[in-house]
Amino acid sequence: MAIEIKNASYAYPNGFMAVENISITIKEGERVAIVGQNGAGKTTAVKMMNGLNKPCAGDVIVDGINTKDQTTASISRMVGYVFQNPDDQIFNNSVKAEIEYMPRYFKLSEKEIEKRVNHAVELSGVEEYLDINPYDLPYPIRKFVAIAAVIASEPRYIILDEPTAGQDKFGLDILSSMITSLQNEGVAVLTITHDMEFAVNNFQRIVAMAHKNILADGTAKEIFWNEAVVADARIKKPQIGELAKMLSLEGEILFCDELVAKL
Ligand SMILES: Nc1ncnc2c1ncn2[C@@H]1O[C@H](COP(=O)(O)OP(=O)(O)OP(=O)(O)O)[C@@H](O)[C@H]1O
Repeated sequence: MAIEIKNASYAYPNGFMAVENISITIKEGERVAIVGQNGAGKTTAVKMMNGLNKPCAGDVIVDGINTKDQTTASISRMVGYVFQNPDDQIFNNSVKAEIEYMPRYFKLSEKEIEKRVNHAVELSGVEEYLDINPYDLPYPIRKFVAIAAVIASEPRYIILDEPTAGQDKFGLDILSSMITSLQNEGVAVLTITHDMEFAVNNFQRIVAMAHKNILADGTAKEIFWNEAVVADARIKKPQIGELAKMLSLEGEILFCDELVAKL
């Protein structure tokens, strides 16, 4: 089971080619962070994974099914996409209605709907807001409402577009434990992020994009200690790595415990 993008390109209706001939495979249960400069094509690429964008060349195969042969609605049952801006996604007038919308759309039993809502609410920490209109909640909480709504549809792959924007330490901790729980359930979690700390601390595989394509794909050390990739993708080394570089410490240090051990 995997998402396979095979030599795929995508052009917007105005003719602008935003992603050109990319190939990547995301296996079930993986954690992958996609990083890279603004406009590199990250959002365009992940929207190909859930059928929002159908490639104009090449193929995108989700668990053996070509997205070209399916509606976006049926692909998004397998690959859930949480929009960067929750306001592009939320449209119900209570948090509970938003989270149970997809399970109801799937015509699941009341028992199954309740189970899914409880699970999504528990992972995203929104239990105290269930009866509130999402638009009366602050932006960081609305982001968790949008995430919960996607979790409740139980996709095998979840894409989080810039989930840390606006989050404080409390929100970051909820995100980390949520990602771990999802992975333990066999769900692959992908993120697009400009937060390099979040990327190295939560994702084993980092994909750097630049110039409409994939520049590098590897572990955090392989990406962030490759100075050519860091420069070309216009990403920043995480702070610990930056400090280790300034101190000329050997060992491609990226994590706090490595730094402490070295010092
Ligand atoms: N609807 C659209 N029509 C035309 N061009 C678009 C459209 N959406 C995005 N683009 C262009 O496609 C390119 C890639 O955009 P995309 O949003 O995929 O980049 P990104 O890597 O996700 O950037 P960011 O980090 O800023 O979100 C950009 O040059 C952008 O201006």
